[in-house]
Amino acid sequence: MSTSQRPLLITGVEFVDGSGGDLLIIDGAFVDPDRAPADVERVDATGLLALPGLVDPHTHLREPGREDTETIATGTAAAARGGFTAVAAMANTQPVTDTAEAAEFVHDTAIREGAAKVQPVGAVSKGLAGEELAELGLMARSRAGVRMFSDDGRCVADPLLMRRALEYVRAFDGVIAQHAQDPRLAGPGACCHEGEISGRLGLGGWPAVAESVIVARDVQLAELTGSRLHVCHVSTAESVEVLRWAKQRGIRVSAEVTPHHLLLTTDEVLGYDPTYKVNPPLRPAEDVQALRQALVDGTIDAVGTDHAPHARQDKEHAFADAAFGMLGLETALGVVIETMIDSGLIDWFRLVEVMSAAPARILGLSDQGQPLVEGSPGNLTLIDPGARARVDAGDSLSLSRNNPWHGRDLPDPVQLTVWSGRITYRRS
Ligand SMILES: NC(=O)N[C@@H](CC(=O)O)C(=O)O
Repeated sequence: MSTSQRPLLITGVEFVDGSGGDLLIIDGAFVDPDRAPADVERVDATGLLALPGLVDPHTHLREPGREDTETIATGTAAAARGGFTAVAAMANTQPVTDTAEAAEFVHDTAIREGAAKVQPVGAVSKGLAGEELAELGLMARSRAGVRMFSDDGRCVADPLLMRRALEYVRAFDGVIAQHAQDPRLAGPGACCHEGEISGRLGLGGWPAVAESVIVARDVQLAELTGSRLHVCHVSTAESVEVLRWAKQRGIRVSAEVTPHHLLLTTDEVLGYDPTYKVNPPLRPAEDVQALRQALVDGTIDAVGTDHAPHARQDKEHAFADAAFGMLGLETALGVVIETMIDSGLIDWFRLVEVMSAAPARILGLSDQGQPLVEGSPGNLTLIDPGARARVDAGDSLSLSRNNPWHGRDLPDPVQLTVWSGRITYRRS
């Protein structure tokens, strides 16, 4: 990524602590704004709030393999529009990102074409088959510097394989990110939260226990091995209780929640609209409340978008046959403002923690999630917290249109995003 762009002076900024001032970025880092050279690009940020660049620990960029649904270029452009300066790219690509060469392909492509930093996530098992460990060490030592490993989309269901993966990554402080879905309790036909609605609609039930039994198993394996476990897309109150217990015991576990699980419930499925088919499924209101509270009290550390682009032909099927997944990068901040800030549940300091600092720490990204101070890398997003818009799925930088927020009025805050001193998104 070139840092030869012009110095960038952003004036009239407001910071989350209520103070104001200017920001100057030279050669990709914040420097004393009084040292602005004559040849500087100016941005007037009067009335705007500056946040550190957001970091997404859970994105599907689909390259290589399904470039018809998203590419590294389009996915990171959507990320930048959402205020993100870094994303973790999940391994369920085609071919699977389960070798050093595959991880380096993603890494190198992102450097050439990305509008945000892309941290490749390596597969835990070869081909996501859940049988044999992938080349974890070679991926870690590659120039992609993989630290997070996940079979997301699939659960690492074999407890011994999960134990071995945790033991293996301990040597380099890696982290195993689990897609917690017991394949026997929530098998291939499971596509709707198991309860009154799945019964009424005749859809395969995906019981909460199928997630929490895996979380309960894996936090004990994390304690046994002393390794870091990250729980992807927590969706149930039961999993929150297990996580609370594990954190009280000092187990090295982190967890993320998606924007859609913070706002949408199983009721969205009543119309059989496959846009709302997602893994794990949307849950009842009681789970939504438990997830919000967990994000408040630190039981859940971070927001992960689980941005999952799909082609029209893969979504336009009967609910039971449609692909799982929703877009999330461009709307994530708006949904978190709607559910957590405007409701008074968290303040801006906590939002910065859960959408920037904590994801960066979990991923081991020292050049992301940093405060907006001299010496920090020049990663920020400027937002208008009061701006709102009606979401239009057709107005998106993603190649895909499976947007669960289409037609809804939501905060639409992002005005400018800067990654290492380079403007990667500017609202026109
Ligand atoms: N979260 C989703 O609903 N979909 C994800 C993977 C997954 O099934 O978890 C995808 O890659 O499409």
